[in-house]
Amino acid sequence: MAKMYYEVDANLELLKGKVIAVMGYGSQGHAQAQNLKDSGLKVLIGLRPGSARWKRAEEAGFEVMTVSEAAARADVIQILLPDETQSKVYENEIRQHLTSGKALVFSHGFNIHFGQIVPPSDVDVFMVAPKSPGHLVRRTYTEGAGVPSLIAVHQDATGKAKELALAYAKGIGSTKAGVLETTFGEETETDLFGEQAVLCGGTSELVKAGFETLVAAGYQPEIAYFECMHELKLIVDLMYEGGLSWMRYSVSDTAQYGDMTVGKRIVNDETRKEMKKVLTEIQDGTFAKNWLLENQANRPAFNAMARREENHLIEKVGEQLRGMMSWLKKHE
Ligand SMILES: NC(=O)c1ccc[n+]([C@@H]2O[C@H](COP(=O)([O-])OP(=O)(O)OC[C@H]3O[C@@H](n4cnc5c(N)ncnc54)[C@H](O)[C@@H]3O)[C@@H](O)[C@H]2O)c1
Ligand SMILES: CC(C)(O)[C@@H](O)C(=O)O
Ligand SMILES: [Mg+2]
Ligand SMILES: [Mg+2]
Repeated sequence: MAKMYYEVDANLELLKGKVIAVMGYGSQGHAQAQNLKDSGLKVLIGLRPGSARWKRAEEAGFEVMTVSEAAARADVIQILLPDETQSKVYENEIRQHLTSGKALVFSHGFNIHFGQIVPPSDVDVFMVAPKSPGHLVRRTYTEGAGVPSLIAVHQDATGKAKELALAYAKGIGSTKAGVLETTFGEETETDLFGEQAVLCGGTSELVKAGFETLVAAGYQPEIAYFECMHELKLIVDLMYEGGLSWMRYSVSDTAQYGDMTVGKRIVNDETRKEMKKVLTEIQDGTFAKNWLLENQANRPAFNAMARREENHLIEKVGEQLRGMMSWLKKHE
């Protein structure tokens, strides 16, 4: 079994007295910054002037400034900007403030692994990558729990990079759930693969395909929504709590028989072959190149696909049904 790091393996004191700049106040930025602050650490927020997030960060009690000002004042610079903008912001606003002995931190290895950011050799470069959406990084912390994280050291200029990474992981609550050491390459490739093939891409398409099949056969869209989207969370919660076995224990034997006989017809050899191809395109840089070029062209394909997806019937039906679920919080 891989070595896991927990609370006793990390020393938060290493970050006390240091200034941490969290660049960006989005999904990960707001969550990590708030957790670090609640862990007793000094955190500044770096944002674009005029950013809608500026006021929100101030309301949460942070000192907010430009990325450049925050980089100048910080000892530890955590880049929680969108992956596709990081290299430009780094060159224009961070690079000149990255003096010897400072630490540059990431939550995803994309820009280091694909050579978009090349930091000077006299700074620490490490990663603390939560295996979770940002909003859950915050929610679990407030509940006294945490999400797992991966740590990786790309450069160890001070000799303390790994201990700093563990301390940072403790600050955001991850040593409660478990921290695993990796490399920038392994994190980048597995993270991209996971979100494309399973977590986001694979699951979204599976849900839509199930929904569309039922609706096309004449069943009520509301029933198709509950069956293929709403209950998915309840089933996945059981997998999260106790693995596939606990989920299969909880569902009926009829469901388990269907699961074990039919699942393989849905995710079949062709699907697995395509998964391998997707992984190869991540490993050889094809996906990274396409994504960076798409951004250089101002995202024509991204915008068209996002619009189409937002207008899918499952989104319309779901919005109405969720509107009646009083326990569901409204999103930002
Ligand atoms: N979203 C997640 O749950 C998640 C999970 C793990 C890792 N990550 C990684 O965390 C990093 C941040 O992703 P995110 O999803 O939190 O991003 P996001 O899009 O939610 O937030 C980005 C933030 O950066 C700010 N920003 C954008 N351009 C800027 C600029 N030019 N100057 C200053 N600020 C700017 C935005 O206002 C926003 O506050 C990425 O490396 C991502 O891969 C994200
Ligand atoms: C939350 C995810 C999907 O795990 C993350 O990797 C991301 O890029 O948002
Ligand atoms: Mg991920
Ligand atoms: Mg990711």
